[in-house]
Amino acid sequence: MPALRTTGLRKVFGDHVAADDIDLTVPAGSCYGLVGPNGAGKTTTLAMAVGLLRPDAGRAEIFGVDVWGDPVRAKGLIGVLPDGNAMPERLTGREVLTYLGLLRGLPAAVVAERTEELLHVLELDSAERTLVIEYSTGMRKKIGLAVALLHAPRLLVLDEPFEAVDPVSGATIRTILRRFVAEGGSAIISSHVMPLVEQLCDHVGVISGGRVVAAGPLADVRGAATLEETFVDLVGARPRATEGLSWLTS
Ligand SMILES: Nc1ncnc2c1ncn2[C@@H]1O[C@H](COP(=O)(O)OP(=O)(O)OP(=O)(O)O)[C@@H](O)[C@H]1O
Repeated sequence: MPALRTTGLRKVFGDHVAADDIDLTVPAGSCYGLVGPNGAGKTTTLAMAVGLLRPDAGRAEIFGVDVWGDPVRAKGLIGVLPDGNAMPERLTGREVLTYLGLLRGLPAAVVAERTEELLHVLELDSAERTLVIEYSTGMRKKIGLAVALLHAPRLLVLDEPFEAVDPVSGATIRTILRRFVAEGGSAIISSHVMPLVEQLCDHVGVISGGRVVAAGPLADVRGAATLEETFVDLVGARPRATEGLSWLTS
């Protein structure tokens, strides 16, 4: 049974089709990279897949559980790092983890122990008395990741987990993800950084203009090329830096 399967997911905003007939299968035990240009529909797809945004059509299943039919069971199986910030801002990082851990029904001693470890591993212990509202963008990502990990989910769904984090924290997050998958967890991450996806992921889905244009094992999708070359080919993009901007150097 796949960790995540979406069939025919669709979302329209006004007259703009943000996601159209999205079929994705994330095999259990895989690290799945979701890539696509800005505005391709990655965040919209992930938000529908985890029960944060109601689709206009289609369904999503997490380990066979219908996300919109049985949201409580489905959400118990996943840890989500959403795009943007969706957490209490007037609490410290430690308070956020404690509050959300208890809300998820974890015993207080377990919450305390995991909070301590997560703050330490993600190098947020020095900011433990700082309110989330004062966190930098990278620190917000890290506390968001800690929240996603706290209840030891079976599937991690991380929207741009490496965006704005410093290289040391990026390496820590990669190590956590590798270990999580090596020990039987499943993960789906969206990213713009192709070498990183190639390094971390064994499966990849490419979304462009709200549609899946390629998906499957990484080796099959990229063939003999790099993922970056395949990506540019698939999305029909070409670098525009040689056009215009003549005033910049005149
Ligand atoms: N709440 C919304 N209301 C209106 N349009 C939206 C909304 N959310 C997303 N869109 C539009 O839907 C399209 C897909 O957006 P989405 O955020 O899913 O793309 P993305 O692939 O995650 O992009 P990026 O890589 O830039 O984060 C974009 O054209 C975006 O402007």
